[in-house]
Amino acid sequence: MKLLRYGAPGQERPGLSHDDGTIRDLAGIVPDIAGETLGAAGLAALRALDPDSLPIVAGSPRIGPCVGSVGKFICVGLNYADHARETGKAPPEEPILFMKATTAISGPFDEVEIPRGSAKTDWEVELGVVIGTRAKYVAEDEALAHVAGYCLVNDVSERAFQSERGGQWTKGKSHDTFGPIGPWLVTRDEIADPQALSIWLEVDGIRRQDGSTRTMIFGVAKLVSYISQFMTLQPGDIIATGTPPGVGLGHKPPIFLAPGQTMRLGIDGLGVQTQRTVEARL
Ligand SMILES: NC(=O)NC(O)C(=O)O
Repeated sequence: MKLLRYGAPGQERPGLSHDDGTIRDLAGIVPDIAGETLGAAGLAALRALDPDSLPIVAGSPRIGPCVGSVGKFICVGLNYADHARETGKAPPEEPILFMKATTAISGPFDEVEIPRGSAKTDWEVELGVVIGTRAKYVAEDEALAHVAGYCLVNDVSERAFQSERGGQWTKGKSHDTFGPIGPWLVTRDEIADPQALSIWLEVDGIRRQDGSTRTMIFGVAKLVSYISQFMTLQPGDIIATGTPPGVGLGHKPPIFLAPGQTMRLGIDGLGVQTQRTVEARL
C-alpha cells in the first residue's frame, strides 16, 4: 500500500494512492497515517479494504508529509563509505546518530527555505524507515518486523551550521522545511529488498547523486536493532539511513543551493519529490 497525507499544512487528511491513479480518502477509516495505524493490525485493517469503495479525492490537493505526529526523526551519518570519503571522514565503525528537529518536516513538493545567513545549504537523498511498532533491545533478525514501511527523505543540511558553529550536527539539519518526507509511506511488503534500491537526486536537472542502498555500511535491520539499544523506537518514528555520494559539499569546489533552484529526487518504488528553494520566511 502507498499511504499518504493530503491537504493544507497542519490540516492533512489520511489517504491512499490507488493503482488507478486516484487518491482515496481514508478519513472515515483512520484518524491519520500515524501512531497505532502503523502497527501490524492497523495496516492489516487498511489492506483488507477495497480501495474502489473509498471516496475519490477531487482535484490535485497538496501532498503533505507522509507520516503525521512524528515523535523522533533520527538520522544516520556517513552510512555510505564513498560519501564518508567525499566529506573527508573515515567510514564509521559503529552507526553515527544525530537528530533532526521534527519541526523541519515538510511535504515532498513544498518549498525548501534557505536559512538566514546561509551560504552552504546542501541536499541529501535518503531512504527513510518508518517504525510501526515499539522496538526496545530488538535483535537484528527481529528488527524488520518493527518496520511499517519506507519513504523518501531529503535530509537538507546547512554545512556551516552543521560543522563550523560548534557542537553536534543538529543545528545544520533542523531548519524549517529541511525534512521533506513522502510522497508515500510504502508498506514493507511492497519493498522486497530495502538494500537493493536505486537512489538519486538532481539539482536544476543535473544528476548530482546516483547510488544504490546496496552500498550502505549498516543496513536497515542493523540500524533498527542498533538504535533500539539506545532509545525506544515508537510507531511513527522515522530513521533517515544516510546519503550516497554526490552532495554539494563533496564537489571540488563545493556547490551549494541558493533561492530559485529545483531539487528532484527519488528512490525505486518510493516515488519522486520536487522542491523549489526560497528565502527563509518567518
Ligand atoms: N555529512 C553529512 O551530513 N552526512 C550525512 O547526513 C549522511 O551521511 O547522511
